[in-house]
Amino acid sequence: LELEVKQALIGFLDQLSSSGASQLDPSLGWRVETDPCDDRWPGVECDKRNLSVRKLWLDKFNLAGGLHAGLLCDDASLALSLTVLSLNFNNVTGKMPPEIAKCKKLTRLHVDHNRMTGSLPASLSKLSNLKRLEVSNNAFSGHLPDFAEISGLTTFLAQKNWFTGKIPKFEYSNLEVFDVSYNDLSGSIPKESEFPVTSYVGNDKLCGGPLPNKCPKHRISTEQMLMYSGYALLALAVLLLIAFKISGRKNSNCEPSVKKALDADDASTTSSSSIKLSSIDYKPNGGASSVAKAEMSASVSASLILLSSPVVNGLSYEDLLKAPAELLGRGRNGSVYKCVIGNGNKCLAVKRVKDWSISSQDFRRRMRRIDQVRHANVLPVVAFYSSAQEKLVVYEYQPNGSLARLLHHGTQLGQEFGWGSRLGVAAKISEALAYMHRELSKEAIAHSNLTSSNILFDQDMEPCLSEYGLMPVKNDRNRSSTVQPEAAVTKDVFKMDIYAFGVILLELLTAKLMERNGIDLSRWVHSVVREEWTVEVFDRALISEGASQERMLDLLNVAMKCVDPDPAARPGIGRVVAAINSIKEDDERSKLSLSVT
Ligand SMILES: Nc1ncnc2c1ncn2[C@@H]1O[C@H](COP(=O)(O)OP(=O)(O)OP(=O)(O)O)[C@@H](O)[C@H]1O
Repeated sequence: LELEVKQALIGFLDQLSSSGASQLDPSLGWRVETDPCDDRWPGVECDKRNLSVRKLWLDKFNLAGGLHAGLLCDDASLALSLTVLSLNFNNVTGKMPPEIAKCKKLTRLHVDHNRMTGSLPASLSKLSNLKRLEVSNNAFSGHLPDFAEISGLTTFLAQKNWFTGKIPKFEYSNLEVFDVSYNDLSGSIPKESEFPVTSYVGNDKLCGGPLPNKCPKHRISTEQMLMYSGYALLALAVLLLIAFKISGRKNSNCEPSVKKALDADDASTTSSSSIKLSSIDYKPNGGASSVAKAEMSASVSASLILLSSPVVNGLSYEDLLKAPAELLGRGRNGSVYKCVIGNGNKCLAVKRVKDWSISSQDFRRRMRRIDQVRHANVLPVVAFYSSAQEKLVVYEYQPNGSLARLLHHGTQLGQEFGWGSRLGVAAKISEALAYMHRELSKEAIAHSNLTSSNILFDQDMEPCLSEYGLMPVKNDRNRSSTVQPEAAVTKDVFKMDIYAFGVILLELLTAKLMERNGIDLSRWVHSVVREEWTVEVFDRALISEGASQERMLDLLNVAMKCVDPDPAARPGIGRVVAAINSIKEDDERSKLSLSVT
């Protein structure tokens, strides 16, 4: 790398270490005579060709100086290459400098557990690529800046500081984790924010939302009173109309999930364990239905091919188009709609696969072949439709959400997901995958888009693999589902599934969100294990539950083998199943011996 870049990095670290360069731990090995990428400076991650510095992971580096972001971000090439600056668990002091905003490409900025002070600079809101901002456990104060322009922000952690003023604006649509607890914030909790009470506690002047203290009502003038009563009458009329329409429907099987969803919304202040996860998947959205229909009807008419399930007896393509639909989500290979058919009796999930240049004939052949291979933990396709422009695949709607939801939002909904259940999911899914791999080995049909959002829970909370074989597999980064490190691109579609399954195991063990590309979680785990802080990777809930660390380590070992960058070094699915089952047996045996003694 260029000398300026090295000097900028060393200067930055120099300021971060308490007393200047002379005190820098020489074992850190950031020296100008060496190269940060080729010589792998600790904490530095470069791009795959070692041409630029992408990430600085400086957690627990015992840093006790100031964060002089200008030293980093004034360097033009670092400003354009740096995506992660992580300084968690140090003793960094001083303010967050406004120059940090010059590192425009940052997706993660972490300064959790430090001793930083002052207010956050307004320029932070210009970091438009930010996905994760962690400023928690410091002594920051003042008003929080406005984050509404950072549309991709998924995690905002600012708990345990001295922030004052109102909760600022956020773009809530992508925000998944939010915590401003234990500050000195005031005012009302914005209506759009739907986080649990734990995200806000410890702010005595905060009111509304899930908090027990309601916000004081404003006094209203007679004019406003008249206006509001007009609105109230209008709302009443609309409600009556809706109630009238609903009462016209008979025997709706889908209604309970909607009702539960609404109940769950109402009950978000309580930690009721009866809330099903369907509630967070369901988003009442009137507008979505017309979008869905418009999108789905873009195809030319051809017939819907029904498979052997009684669920879709007699269903036609037109019925499907007419059915009320709601967008459940958009993924890498298309969108999924929830459709209600048969007078509200049945709920289907319709996947509209995008950009798949497979011929209609091959698509049909593939769907029929997949249909011939049934496993209790694989969600069968109940119908499909194929024209030159459109490919739709229909499944039964699964009311209990996905593994991703359970892992990342389960606690918020009072859902327990302990070690035994996690091992159970790992065992069942690995067995289902092994069965499918074996049966479809000749045709080389792998899942090819295995993610925790494609593992769904049925009525009985049994996990099932969804969307098996739906993803067009291509050996390039953007299209491959289980995107792996570049070095790992493989022609063996089954080895791609093993990698993806390894990431799922890591998610089960850490309860951490996998980045959409699946790289970050495995890299993070690798780096923690390398530093011998292995136990730190485990989900705290598992530790506090008293799950056996030995068996968690065994499972971690299996996961690490699955995510090996070299596809040839990854185990076959048979070995994975055997290893997981043996861990499960050990676990059950030890429980048994505990209950006997
Ligand atoms: N049969 C189903 N029943 C209930 N929810 C479903 C069903 N199939 C998919 N979903 C949900 O619909 C949403 C969108 O699914 P989709 O597969 O398009 O995207 P994804 O799984 O988030 O991403 P990816 O493209 O990586 O698969 C997800 O939340 C998924 O869990």
